[in-house]
Amino acid sequence: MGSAPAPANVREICRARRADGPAAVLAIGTANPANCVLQEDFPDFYFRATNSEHLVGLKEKFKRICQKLGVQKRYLHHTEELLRAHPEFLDHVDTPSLDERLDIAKAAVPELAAEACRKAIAEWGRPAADITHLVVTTNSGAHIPGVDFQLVPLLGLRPTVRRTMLYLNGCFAGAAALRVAKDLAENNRGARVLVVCAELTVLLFTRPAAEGALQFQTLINQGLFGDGAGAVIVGADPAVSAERALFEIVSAAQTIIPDSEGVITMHLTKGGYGGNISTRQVPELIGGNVERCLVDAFEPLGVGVGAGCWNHLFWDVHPGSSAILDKIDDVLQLKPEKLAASRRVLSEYGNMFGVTVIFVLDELRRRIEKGEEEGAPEWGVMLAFGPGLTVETMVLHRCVEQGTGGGAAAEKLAVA
Ligand SMILES: CC(C)(COP(=O)(O)OP(=O)(O)OC[C@H]1O[C@@H](n2cnc3c(N)ncnc32)[C@H](O)[C@@H]1OP(=O)(O)O)[C@@H](O)C(=O)NCCC(=O)NCCSC(=O)CC(=O)O
Repeated sequence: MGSAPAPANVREICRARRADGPAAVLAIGTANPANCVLQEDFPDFYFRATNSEHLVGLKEKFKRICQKLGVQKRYLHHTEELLRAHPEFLDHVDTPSLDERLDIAKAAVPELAAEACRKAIAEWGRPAADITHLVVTTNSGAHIPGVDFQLVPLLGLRPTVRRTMLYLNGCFAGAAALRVAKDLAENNRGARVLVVCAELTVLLFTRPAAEGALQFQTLINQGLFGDGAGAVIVGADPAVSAERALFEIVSAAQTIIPDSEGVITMHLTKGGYGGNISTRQVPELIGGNVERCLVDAFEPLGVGVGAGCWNHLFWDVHPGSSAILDKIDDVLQLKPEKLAASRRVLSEYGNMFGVTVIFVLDELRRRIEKGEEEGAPEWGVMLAFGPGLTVETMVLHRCVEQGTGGGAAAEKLAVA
């Protein structure tokens, strides 16, 4: 008889299961519906498709608003044809249409999400079956089994993939999903987490209100938001030569801005989404609180980034609208090119809720690869905002030695 094995030390078991290094972004994929709308043509489309041409003054006001949002182009799943087939979508206050809108989202969101995921998986270069965890987030749906479940057969993921579904996180959904992925990757040695965020604005579509409190909010909703999906593969300790780390996720924090409840709200109604965006307060509150969020994120890291040197970072800011980006520029005294990736994504795709920060990350890596990021900063930040008002602050470290999993997170700031 051999001796019994020594009792397991639970702490050691847990420690052995953790990754050695920080979570890193290993690949990014994006997708949009085929239907592209130009902002300059959109007021004509919108007032025609909603039988609202008689509201001549309101259409002129909508044109002025559209010019102020920073958007040139967007992609929308809903076409004039789809809207003709659903006249109930024109009146989201009195006519029930939630079921029909959710049916459209149920079919289209997984397809759009899968397209972005396939691109990320192709870039990653490993089989889809090597994905161990899936984190999905959308505001566009309310089904169980949800998009996470649909993606398993669509992508050929293993049935044992560990799924997390985040519904209704507003515009901070993408950053929240990445924050969850960071913890999963760092606490499960070898984990490869597929994060995907997908949005369709078909739940938001309605005709302009001839008068009343909803009028301005409706115009903002129709002029600002766009459809898309963004996927990211997150993992720690990338395999040398088999995987390429783009950005290490050094820290991830979430905070509620004081006295902000009700500034951005969203809920499902019989006609799609209800809710409110206090468009004058949002830029002010973000401007008044952003520096504290940044200091709280960078100070504990001791990497020499703090107040007065924000221009030494690269920036992935959720482009809620150009007024928000202008406010951040102003408060932090950023050089004009610092928010160029955020501004470009807003201009080319509109505000795609939580998807947008993933597009900005993709744009940033392209700019860095092409040498378009002045000074090629090693440290950067992702900032996302959403209902609450909630701010997500994620510190990123650009991986310098491509193909080896990147540099150590303790590297000192390379001054731009
Ligand atoms: C709404 C704006 C484009 C307005 O731009 P400006 O302030 O520069 O322009 P402006 O004052 O001339 O306003 C343009 C026209 O809109 C009218 N207007 C402006 N604000 C108004 C309001 N609150 N109520 C009613 N009308 C308003 C003006 O009277 C004017 O009409 P007239 O031309 O007739 O004189 C901007 O303030 C903005 O982008 N705000 C932030 C938007 C936002 O909150 N985005 C976050 C989305 S939510 C998100 O991203 C997260 C999430 O959802 O979770």
